[in-house]
Amino acid sequence: MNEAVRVEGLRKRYGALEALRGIDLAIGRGEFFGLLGPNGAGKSTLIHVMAGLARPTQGRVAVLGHDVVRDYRRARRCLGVVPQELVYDPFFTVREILEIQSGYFGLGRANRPWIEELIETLSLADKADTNVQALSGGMKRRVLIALALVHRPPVVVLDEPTAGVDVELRQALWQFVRRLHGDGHTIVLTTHYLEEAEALCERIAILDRGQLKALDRKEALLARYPYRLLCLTVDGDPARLPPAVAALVVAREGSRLTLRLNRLDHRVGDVLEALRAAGLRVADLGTREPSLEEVFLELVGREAA
Ligand SMILES: Nc1ncnc2c1ncn2[C@@H]1O[C@H](COP(=O)(O)OP(=O)(O)OP(=O)(O)O)[C@@H](O)[C@H]1O
Repeated sequence: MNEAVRVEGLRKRYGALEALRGIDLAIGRGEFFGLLGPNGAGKSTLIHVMAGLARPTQGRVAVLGHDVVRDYRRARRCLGVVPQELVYDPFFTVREILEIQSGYFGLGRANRPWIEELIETLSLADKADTNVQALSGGMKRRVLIALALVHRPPVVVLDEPTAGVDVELRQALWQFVRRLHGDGHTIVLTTHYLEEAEALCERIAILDRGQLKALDRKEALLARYPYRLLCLTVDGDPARLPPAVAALVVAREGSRLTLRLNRLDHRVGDVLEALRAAGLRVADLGTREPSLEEVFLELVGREAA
């Protein structure tokens, strides 16, 4: 059994609202999997169902073969979920909270070295005996990660772990997550930072309004977008842009234009020729490949949040 997570025909309804409308997907063991989608797409709902925090209306989810409803305890033990916010009793210290969580999973003294290792690796040593209440936002974020990992789960789910986190902490978190992945953990990541998903994930699912819009390897997803971008700086009155060129413009900043060229239909040479014929001189020029964000917007068809 090489699947870390299997989702079959999953539907989740909240009253009249169907947050998940029939999701089927499988995440392989050891994969770094990205879950993307605009606000309200259903990402958190899917994670909540995986973690046993929400019950499926229909369909099933299994973690390492354990059904998250029928075999809740075993499924939950295989999963470490880093939530968006810390729910904690503010009167406990960092170390105490980790020990309580460890006890919740039935792990006793033998787990203490691992707790200390987590404290060390996540640079929480200075704060280990501080009440959680007194920690900065970034430190609380580290505690959330330590909590999710306290029982050494093989599957780690990170729900927007870097939202509102400064660059330094974000780098440290990614270094740590990469290490976990390198150690053989399956990583499932939801993020609004598409460049983050692009840098880290091997396969990416794009959810929109409760449905799976795409699920593919990152490279395949990028290759699906049949465009490349041409960035130009033109000398002369941009109002004189020939209509055929103006139709390709997707962004304009003074005399800097970004054009979207279809790989099959548009040639850079033709664009330059049309500009020259209209009396416009090109002062600077560059092309670039699309980013995951562009693919995402194309697939979802509206502004990503
Ligand atoms: N407990 C709940 N009760 C009622 N509706 C809910 C509940 N949880 C989520 N929803 C609704 O389900 C839909 C999907 O929400 P969900 O939080 O899963 O989206 P998301 O993709 O995680 O969004 P975001 O990127 O904003 O976190 C939304 O319309 C949301 O309002």
